[in-house]
Amino acid sequence: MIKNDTRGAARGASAADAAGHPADPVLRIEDLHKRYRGRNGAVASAGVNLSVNAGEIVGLLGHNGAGKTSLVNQIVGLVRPDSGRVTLAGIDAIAHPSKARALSCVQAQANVPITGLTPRSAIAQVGQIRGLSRAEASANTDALIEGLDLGPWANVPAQKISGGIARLTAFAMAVVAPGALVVLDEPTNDVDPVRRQLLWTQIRAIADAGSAVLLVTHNVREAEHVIDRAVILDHGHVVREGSRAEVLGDLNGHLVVEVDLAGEDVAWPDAVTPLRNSAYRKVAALPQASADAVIRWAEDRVRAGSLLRYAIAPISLEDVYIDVVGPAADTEHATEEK
Ligand SMILES: Nc1ncnc2c1ncn2[C@@H]1O[C@H](COP(=O)(O)OP(=O)(O)OP(=O)(O)O)[C@@H](O)[C@H]1O
Repeated sequence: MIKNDTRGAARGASAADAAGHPADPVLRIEDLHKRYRGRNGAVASAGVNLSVNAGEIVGLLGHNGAGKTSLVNQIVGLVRPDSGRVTLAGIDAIAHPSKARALSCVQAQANVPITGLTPRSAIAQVGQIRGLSRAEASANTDALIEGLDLGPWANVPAQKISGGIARLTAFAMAVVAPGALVVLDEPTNDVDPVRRQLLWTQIRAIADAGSAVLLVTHNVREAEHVIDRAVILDHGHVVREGSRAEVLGDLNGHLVVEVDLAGEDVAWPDAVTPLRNSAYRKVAALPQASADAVIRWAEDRVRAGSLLRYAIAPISLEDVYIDVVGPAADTEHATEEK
């Protein structure tokens, strides 16, 4: 259990009032615009609106270059927006970036080098830098080391730790003294599947203890079971936002069928909603009630040799995400003139 953090002020600002009405979110972003300088400067934020409440995990999803890291950098004052508002626990974060940084903690996309330290000493030192006593920093460090199964690596010099352990150490350094806002930019990168589950548990615990968590990730299939809301960013625009069920919309509760073509294209049966096609693979959504019919359709075509294989799985936010932003999203639009 993480002790003595900086979330109290924000909890006061964010908790429901006496009448039970939800109070202000910890993080509110309003009509944020950012275009990088230069002749073909990329548009990183094109009127972004977003909020994260205390106790909530919001997943920020989007293709490479969609503007996720730029958004994080604007929240914590590392990049100055062209216009718009960022309010963090009631404070104007653009006018007061150092206050915003004090209220938030960020795991950046790139790990901070900790050469010369061990994971344990690096995590504990950050805890003390962020205002914990030595005993509190040590207790929180122990809890994170245990929770993330970092024990075998805790006292190993940083030069000798693996990429995944370095990533988990960076996570622990970011959350050892959680702020009102916790921003995690790709925390699961390089982390093995078993420790990824431990990591998701830790992230949920941080939100349950009162932080607002903004989670940037490409790992949609795992994240969707942890996040409370998803925000899909595409070329600086929020293109979908809501709970998992809201983002899935009409496809909530559907299954997904994926087929590999043996050669020529094969027409889908009536029951399915096509999602995406390539020369050799097609994916479609189907209502659960049509599963038997679609399996029979697929079995027949595997026997006839027109399909190599098929698979049916529950629908994921990733399926909708790919449908919304396109399978081959690139940054072409990001360089459009204002
Ligand atoms: N410092 C910078 N100067 C100029 N352009 C930049 C800068 N940082 C990012 N960009 C551009 O801004 C756009 C958004 O980039 P950003 O890094 O925010 O995307 P992202 O969604 O985090 O991508 P990824 O998933 O690959 O990390 C891209 O077109 C990128 O090339």
